[in-house]
Amino acid sequence: MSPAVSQVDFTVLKGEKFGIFGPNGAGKTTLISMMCGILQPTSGSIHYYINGKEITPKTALHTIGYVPQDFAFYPELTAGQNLVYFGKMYGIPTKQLHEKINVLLEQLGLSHVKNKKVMTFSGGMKRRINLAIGILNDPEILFLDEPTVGVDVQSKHAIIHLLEELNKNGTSILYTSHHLKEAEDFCDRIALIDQGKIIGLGTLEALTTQHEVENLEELLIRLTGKTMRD
Ligand SMILES: Nc1ncnc2c1ncn2[C@@H]1O[C@H](COP(=O)(O)OP(=O)(O)OP(=O)(O)O)[C@@H](O)[C@H]1O
Repeated sequence: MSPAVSQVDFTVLKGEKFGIFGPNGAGKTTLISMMCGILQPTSGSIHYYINGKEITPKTALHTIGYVPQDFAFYPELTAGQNLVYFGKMYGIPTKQLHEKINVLLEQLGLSHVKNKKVMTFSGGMKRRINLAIGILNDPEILFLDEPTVGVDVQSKHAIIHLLEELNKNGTSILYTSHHLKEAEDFCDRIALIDQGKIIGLGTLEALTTQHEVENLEELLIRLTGKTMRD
């Protein structure tokens, strides 16, 4: 059986919006999960550095944010209770945490449902609260695994707008998505991954010129073929 991810090496520049794209099963989620420390490699090791300092599980809590593809909240708790729970986990002081929660709920259009159980939310609202949890700790780098999957255009707009704002304020972003048009507008640089390996790396412009294609979709087809993946 071939490894899900193998010999991947890349650099994300400070303040950059970096995209990882590839077919289903290419290894994107596995890679992001390992970088966030929630998945351990079955063999070998993973090392990554921010500003030259190696990130450990302990330092990760204060330097990285992670917005997983699968919802990571407690459906039985309200939006406010979820945010307090995760904020405490990050060690954010109480007053600062409550202020931060109110700002985030406002930015994501969720203030009016602060005291409602998350299990009653629409898909778009769940995606937005999932994002709020991932950015509570003001991360230096934010990992997002398909942050706009399954949401309507309004929620998508709110999510991308907030990510652009965070990025303007200095947060580096590493993102994956199957919304290729969204990704074209969003990313400064991209890596294409297939069968656990990087098969293309650079700006969209450089890669499309190099491979003589028009856009990201054509680039993916050119480099990964048309055969459907398991
Ligand atoms: N828990 C698991 N146990 C065994 N194999 C797994 C597990 N999770 C993922 N894999 C395998 O690892 C490979 C990479 O999967 P991964 O989920 O990282 O791909 P992906 O690029 O994120 O795909 P998608 O676009 O469908 O989300 C696939 O071959 C997948 O079948």
